[in-house]
Amino acid sequence: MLQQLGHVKQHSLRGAQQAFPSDAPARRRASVVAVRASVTPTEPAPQAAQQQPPAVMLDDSRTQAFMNWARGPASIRFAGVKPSTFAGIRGLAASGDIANDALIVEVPRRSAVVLAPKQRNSCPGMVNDEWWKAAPWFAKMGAMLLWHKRQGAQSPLAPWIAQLPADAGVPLTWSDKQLAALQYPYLVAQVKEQQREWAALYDTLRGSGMAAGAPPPSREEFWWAMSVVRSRTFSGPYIGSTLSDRLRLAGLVAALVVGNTALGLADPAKTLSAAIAVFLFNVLYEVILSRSLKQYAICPLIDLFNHTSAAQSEVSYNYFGDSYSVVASRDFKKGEQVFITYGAQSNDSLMQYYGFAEPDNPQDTYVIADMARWVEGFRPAAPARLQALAASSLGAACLRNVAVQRAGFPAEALQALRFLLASDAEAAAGVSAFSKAGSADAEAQLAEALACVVTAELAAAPSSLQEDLAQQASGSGGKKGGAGSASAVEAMALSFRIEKKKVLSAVLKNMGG
Ligand SMILES: C[S@@+](CC[C@H](N)C(=O)[O-])C[C@H]1O[C@@H](n2cnc3c(N)ncnc32)[C@H](O)[C@@H]1O
Repeated sequence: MLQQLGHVKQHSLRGAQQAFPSDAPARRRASVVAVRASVTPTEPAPQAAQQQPPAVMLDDSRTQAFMNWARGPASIRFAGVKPSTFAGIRGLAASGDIANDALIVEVPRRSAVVLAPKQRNSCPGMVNDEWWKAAPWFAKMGAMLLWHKRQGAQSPLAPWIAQLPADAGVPLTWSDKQLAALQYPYLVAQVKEQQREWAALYDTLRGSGMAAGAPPPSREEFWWAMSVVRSRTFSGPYIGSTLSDRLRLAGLVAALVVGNTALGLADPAKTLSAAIAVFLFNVLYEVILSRSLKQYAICPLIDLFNHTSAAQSEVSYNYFGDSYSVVASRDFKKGEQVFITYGAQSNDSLMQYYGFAEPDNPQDTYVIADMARWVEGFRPAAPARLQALAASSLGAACLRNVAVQRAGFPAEALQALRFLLASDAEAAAGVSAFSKAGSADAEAQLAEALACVVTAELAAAPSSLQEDLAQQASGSGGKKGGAGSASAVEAMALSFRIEKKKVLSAVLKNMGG
């Protein structure tokens, strides 16, 4: 039976990628301006239910065992959804009509894999304390996952572990040739960096991080665990104590007041004021702490929801129930796939950490790794001006990793380009004088330069958008095999580069090109 959550305070959790700006430097630049004043929205409305692929219910023995465990020992409350596949991708389908605001899934914290700030080594039989202290959050959670896996049937999470995907299908494990098919230097560089970082994490674990007597996992196992973590974890504010912890604290404080008063040790009024002050301080301290500290959670069953940026539902921590939940943000018809949002994510981060690209993703960007390279082509005097830019407060970095959205370029890149394109007399005013739109002529010149950059970036790709679309339509871009299979990788790279080229084409269109 579906239940309403009422007015309980919820703390939203986002796809864990959101928590780490360093994972997505492109998205840090919030201010993006359109090149021309009037920009027509290009985003389509959310997919209508009838356009979605039909749900095929999953009733294999692993899924059944998992659902029995969820209903039974894990005490996961759910109604109205069932694991299904949609065009081969597993997700959750509405098993009946679901009303807006209905509680769809609620997972008690004890049935989730949770990492709190400063959490002590949760798998001392697997890794030692030194490694645990130094490891990043996803490596710790990966170690916890492997520890549960090693427990086999003894793990309280065994039925959940057994149905996790064998391959996360992310580019981390792709060959150079497969990465090159993305036709996108920025993401290739990000993945290479991730490979180096994860290789180092594994070497440290193997070299000195294992608990005494524990055999190290293989590199494949460790990378699998961390990939599973990064594609299924949500992060959000950390609430230090649960409701029952706070009630216990209130009980203790009350007992001290009563004891003090009964023994005549202090003035009852003063004791009561002091007790209230202690209690309030404790609660306030935690509220303040919760703003700066993060918790990470993988919640069985909730981790079967797929993402769409059109969805409003997200994972929330329910303080009063000490649980994680998802509530419907609209009505769903029976058989429809119920999506949630993993947060505002570009296809770069969806591809790197989740292994897919969302078609027409409104959050998508195209990161031009080195814009100065193109500028030199149409501004022969650029080298001297580039040096002046590098010495300014904007710095040369504003032309590196420039995240272009469909609506246009970031304000800093526009400012830098106005400065680079200006006459020597105008440029003498310094970079700061170019933060706002200039004369109509200057802006027309800027628009032309931007169009040149975008066109050059498109032309540098080995195939055009039209060729890619034709390849996709003909089905020669790889058929859907299992995640990680050569054909699935090829299809994924093709769909990704199509989306990237669509972003650049939309930029050109919005500039009137
Ligand atoms: C939290 S899990 C969701 C459940 C997952 N599909 C499964 O079978 O376990 C996240 C993974 O689901 C897949 N996924 C999520 N949303 C998707 C989407 N819109 N299109 C394709 N795959 C998606 C990706 O493989 C991603 O790494």
